Amino acid sequence: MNLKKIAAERAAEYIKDGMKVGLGTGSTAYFAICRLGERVRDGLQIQAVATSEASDKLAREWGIPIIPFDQIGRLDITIDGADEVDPDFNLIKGGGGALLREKIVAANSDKLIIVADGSKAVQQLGQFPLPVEVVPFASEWTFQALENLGCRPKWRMNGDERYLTDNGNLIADCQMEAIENAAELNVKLNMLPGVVDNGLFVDMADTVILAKDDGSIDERHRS
Ligand SMILES: O=C(CO)[C@H](O)[C@H](O)COP(=O)(O)O
Repeated sequence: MNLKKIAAERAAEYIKDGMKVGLGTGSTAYFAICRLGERVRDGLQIQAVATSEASDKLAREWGIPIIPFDQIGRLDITIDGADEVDPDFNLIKGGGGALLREKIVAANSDKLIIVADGSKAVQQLGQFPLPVEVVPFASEWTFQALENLGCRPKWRMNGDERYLTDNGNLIADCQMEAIENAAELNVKLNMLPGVVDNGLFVDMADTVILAKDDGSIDERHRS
């Protein structure tokens, strides 16, 4: 049983003819894009933007129309994955390195649907290392500032090289253990010069669709 596929395909049912759709990134969002691709082949008419080069490529392979950002306007729905989801619908994202584009796309969507297997649900965010996107310029100073905040950063690596995002930036993965106040930390991190954005998505998700071990779906809507 593929729990990611179950959750992603449920989310794809929300997409209707004429909608403008944001396509997330990662192994769960992958299944949503594939399902939408099948539906497009069956005649569904949508316009889409993608949150990463990988998702853009996948969507184009399926024949999903990808529209330039300056021509699509506000999106109806974005479907994306997450690394952690707390009971207040706050998220950690960016395990796949696409957090900046994901946050921009989510912020320009009327509705953000998060899809995941049940293991992503947590009582408190922070066990998953929080990704922080950092510009390469003077990055050791930014790294030091993250250390000073108590974030315990570690550069994400790609083999022997530092990992680079689609935007040409670095990722510092911060082992926080437990994040007491996600809203406050989100602001503190983004105020550091050199930080582009971080993987905390506070008050952004509207619906969370989790597939449980037995294949049933736990679907929650933020009021
Ligand atoms: O934020 C993301 C990419 O930047 C992903 O949505 C997140 O890492 C979850 O990925 P997966 O569905 O592969 O577990």
